[in-house]
Amino acid sequence: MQACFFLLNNVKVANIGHVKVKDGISNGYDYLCSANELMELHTFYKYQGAGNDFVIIDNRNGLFERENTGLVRRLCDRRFGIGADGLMLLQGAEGYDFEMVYYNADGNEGSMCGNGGRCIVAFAQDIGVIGSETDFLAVDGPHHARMHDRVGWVSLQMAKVDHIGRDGDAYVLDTGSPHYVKMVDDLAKYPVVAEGRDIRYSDSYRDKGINVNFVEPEEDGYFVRTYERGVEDETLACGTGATAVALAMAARAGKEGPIETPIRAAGGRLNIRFNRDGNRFTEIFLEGPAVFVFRGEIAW
Ligand SMILES: N[C@H](CCC[C@H](N)C(=O)O)C(=O)O
Repeated sequence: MQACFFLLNNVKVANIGHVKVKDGISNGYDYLCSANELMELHTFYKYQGAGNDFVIIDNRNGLFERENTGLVRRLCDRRFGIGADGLMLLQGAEGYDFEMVYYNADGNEGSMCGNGGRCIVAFAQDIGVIGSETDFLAVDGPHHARMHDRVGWVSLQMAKVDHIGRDGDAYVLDTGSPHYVKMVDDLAKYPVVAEGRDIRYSDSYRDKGINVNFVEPEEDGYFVRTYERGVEDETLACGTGATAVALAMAARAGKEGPIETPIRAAGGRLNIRFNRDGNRFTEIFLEGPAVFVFRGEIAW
């Protein structure tokens, strides 16, 4: 499937020289471009993992400026842009297959994103950067990942965790990103956005922010809904959040040794495997689908 980005619709390609374009429905985005510049279109790719969706750009040529957070925000906008929970750049990195640079939808360069990590691995394989296994670098350090024979299923090793804090009844831990984990009843009807926002903007977390996961046990694992910082809304799944829930629930149940925890998110199923030895959680793997949705062209 091909998608063509809005800029082409807003600019007369026949114009010579610079034209300033303001979109009609405007939220104030301006574009300054010329016919020549319009020839320079860059390919973007859209992927999703359990409904957590991302724009991915192959930036091994360095043409996308890492500091251009306004552009990231615009591309992630669901009305004025492509629409995504986050944007990733695939960059070259010495000693690794590639580097993953992750931004939240609000344009801030975020912490680790688990579903994003799985999606960029699928992308790297799709464009021929890696085979079925990889070692890549992310903001929280090196990660190993493997594509399974099962189509679009990626297993991603996460950073070790050696501390789970408490905030009242809730669990607070960092699985590459900071997470708050709270058990609730009747999660399907729970006001995730309102309650999640209250916690995220409470005195304890306002400055740095936190991702807020609400969890309810199910026959087979847990049902999880997450309010994500940086998106400032509920997303359909959160990989580091699902991981945080699995670790917190193991601590709560007093389980030790090798543990496997299925997690159901609104957008799909994830599986978390890890080893627990007291407060030490190692060999943590986040597993789930990572699927190509479409690609298109953008000008910047
Ligand atoms: N959706 C992501 C989490 C992004 C983290 C971000 N929202 C933050 O902590 O700022 C995931 O699958 O792990």
